[in-house]
Amino acid sequence: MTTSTTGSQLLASAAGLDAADPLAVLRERFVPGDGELIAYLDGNSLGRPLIATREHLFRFVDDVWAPRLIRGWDEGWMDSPLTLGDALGALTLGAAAGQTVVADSTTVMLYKLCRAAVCARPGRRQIVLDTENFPTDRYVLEGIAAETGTQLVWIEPDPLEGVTADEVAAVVGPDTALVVLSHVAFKSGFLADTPAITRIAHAAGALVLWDLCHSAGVVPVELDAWDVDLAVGCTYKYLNGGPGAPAFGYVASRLQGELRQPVQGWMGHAEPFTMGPGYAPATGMRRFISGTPPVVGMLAMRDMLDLIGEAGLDAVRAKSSALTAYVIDLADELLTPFGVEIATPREAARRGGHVMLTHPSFRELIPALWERGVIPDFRPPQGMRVGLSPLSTSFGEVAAGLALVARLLEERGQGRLISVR
Ligand SMILES: Cc1ncc(COP(=O)(O)O)c(C=O)c1O
Ligand SMILES: Nc1ccccc1C(=O)C[C@H](N)C(=O)O
Repeated sequence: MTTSTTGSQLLASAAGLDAADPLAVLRERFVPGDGELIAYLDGNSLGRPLIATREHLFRFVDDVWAPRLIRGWDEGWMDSPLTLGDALGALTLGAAAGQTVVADSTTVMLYKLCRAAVCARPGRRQIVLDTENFPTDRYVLEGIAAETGTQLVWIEPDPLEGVTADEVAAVVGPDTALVVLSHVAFKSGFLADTPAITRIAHAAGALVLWDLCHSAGVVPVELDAWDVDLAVGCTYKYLNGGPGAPAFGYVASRLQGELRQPVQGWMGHAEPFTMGPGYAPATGMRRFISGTPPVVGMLAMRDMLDLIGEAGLDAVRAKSSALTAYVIDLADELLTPFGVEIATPREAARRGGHVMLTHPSFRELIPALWERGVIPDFRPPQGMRVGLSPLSTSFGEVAAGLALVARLLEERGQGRLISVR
């Protein structure tokens, strides 16, 4: 099979799309990949580092850590979970100050906030969740259910889509303590109707927690306007915090006083340095901190927040939608003839920043792509997830990446071995 005329035209259109892209110039702010990298299609798992971050990390050692030593804690480090949380909240989450904190991993923050929420709704014995959510969300809630004697109520959404408002309305009721869902589904990329689902959960008297891992920094979020109770997310994807960068947590101001999180460490105490006999939670978001802030882990995301601020989140979303549309168009032309299916909503307003393609051979094909410098990721059972980071991904990269997928599928179809370079 050879590439159709339309397929060739689509591939060739990448240069024009890049030339017309108002954000293209910002790609120069990122540290280039090694010479072998052709297409990085996994920024929704780990974002690429900024040149500013290289300098920032280096300067931190010489200008801050070495000279200031322990005095640094009084000179901003102690407050960094809250100051960075406020910046992140204002720029990407639609959250007014005093409701966002940067700490822990997503898993730990999720545990703390969900456990606090379930305990804040005594007498309600159910947690609503869905079978397509990220494993850590499902596992953490299994644990909380066992600890608290709560029952899990599973929604089974269409895996090509995601959880709908009707599906939530059908299961919430007077026994629901908490609803936990992802804003953007980690596999299908489906974008949930967060305001409608939040209203439905509230009408039943339940609290809602939104996992924003796949939306923070790429899909505009309005936590305050949508009346969201709780949210968590990671910062190493579109926020480029770097491998293992800490998570963020959001708790609406109106709930902070009534929630009591379970990991009662000294850093969430009202007076940590009094070192007194018993735990007394701090007021405000500080009570959701447990231990020492990961100061070094918070440096890189500040650079990315600056860049998102410079670009504007709406422009980031616009390019993200154009990139995902381009992937879908290319897949239609180049990959569906080989039996590849598109497992992401086709309407841009109903998807986030990545596209899921499925094919029985992707498990074996993706290592061969990686060896040739094209890096998407594999998600079982047969998904190739194409992640697009609007500030660092070009249309040309996408074209080169998907052209190689088509070529390897063709070679496979001809019974030729997928040879390693
Ligand atoms: C939706 C979602 N939740 C949670 C996580 C992960 O949590 P953690 O940062 O604790 O590994 C991820 C990705 O790793 C994710 O995609
Ligand atoms: N943190 C990681 C560490 C290692 C490998 C992948 C991840 C991811 O983030 C995966 C991502 N959350 C996903 O949606 O699949």
